[in-house]
Amino acid sequence: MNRAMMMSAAKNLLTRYGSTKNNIYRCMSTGKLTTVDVNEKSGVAVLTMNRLPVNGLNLELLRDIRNDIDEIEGNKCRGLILTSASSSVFSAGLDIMEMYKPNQDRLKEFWTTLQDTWLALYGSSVPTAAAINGHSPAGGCLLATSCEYRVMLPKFTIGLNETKLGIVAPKWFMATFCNVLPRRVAEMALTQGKMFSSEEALKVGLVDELAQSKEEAIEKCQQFFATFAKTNPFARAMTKQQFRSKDLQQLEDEKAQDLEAFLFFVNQPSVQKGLGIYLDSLKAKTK
Ligand SMILES: CCCCCCCCCC/C=C\CC(=O)SCCNC(=O)CCNC(=O)[C@H](O)C(C)(C)COP(=O)(O)OP(=O)(O)OC[C@H]1O[C@@H](n2cnc3c(N)ncnc32)[C@H](O)[C@@H]1OP(=O)(O)O
Repeated sequence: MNRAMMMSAAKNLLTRYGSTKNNIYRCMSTGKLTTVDVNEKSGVAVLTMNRLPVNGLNLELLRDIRNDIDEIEGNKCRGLILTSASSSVFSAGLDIMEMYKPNQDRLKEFWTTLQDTWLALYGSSVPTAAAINGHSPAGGCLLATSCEYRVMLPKFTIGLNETKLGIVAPKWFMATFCNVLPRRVAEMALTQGKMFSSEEALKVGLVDELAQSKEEAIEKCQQFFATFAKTNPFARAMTKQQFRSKDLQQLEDEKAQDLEAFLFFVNQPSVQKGLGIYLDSLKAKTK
């Protein structure tokens, strides 16, 4: 983060926290594929992804998540908990249909919106946590690891499985993973495309706690936010943003090249073939 960005972030934070210490605001859901519910007492917003069956991250869902994050930030919420309306899938990651035989304009819009959603979530000044109430592969894992804290239900899986699909996780996916896991564990898992069970994820630190139900997971996320009760929100947010600034700045600087690399990669005939085979294998499972 350069000096100008830092000053602007500081100004936003001062505006937000300067005069509103004791007020609680109600956030409203902006999208059709998400809902946002705010606990009026705690001021914590629960952002629920609701694109069933698997919360595949298509352009519209990403837009809704992005707009919700902006609204939660703007409405001075005290925390953001990301979760899913499904009882078995947090998010299946990027909707492969967005990348398979794509319309090129939409493909650009899709990737740019993913970049912006990540910048907003990873760099959010509001405390963030994920209540992971289902499987969370690839892009689903990216969303969860972009948050500051993770509580997961047992018997699901989470990880960046891109190498198993014949694709390469972009640098910022890897940076997000490395912000959570020890470097050695992250490199092994990334190269293997490893999906961790909930129990394994807890052991390596990919998630912070397990919970037996979604309600308990949300409660544990709220308890995490309570650990900031005696901190200054401005100092907290600036510390988080400075801690993450290298990763954020790198994508800000390389956004155009990252988009170009994505478009080039996705449009390779061999990648299209691989995506088609993978989609068929997913569909065959349900027959
Ligand atoms: C040098 C640098 C260059 C940079 C290049 C960049 C390259 C791109 C990088 C892209 C990065 C990230 C990639 C992703 O996020 S790709 C998505 C990866 N996701 C997965 O592999 C998960 C696949 N899904 C599953 O494993 C399972 O669905 C599940 C999540 C475990 C849930 O299982 P389930 O039994 O509950 O549901 P299931 O019957 O499998 O699915 C129901 C229907 O949903 C369809 N579906 C599932 N996942 C996806 C998906 N990700 N995209 C699209 N569609 C999906 C599935 O086919 C079923 O459909 P239908 O009902 O049969 O029609």
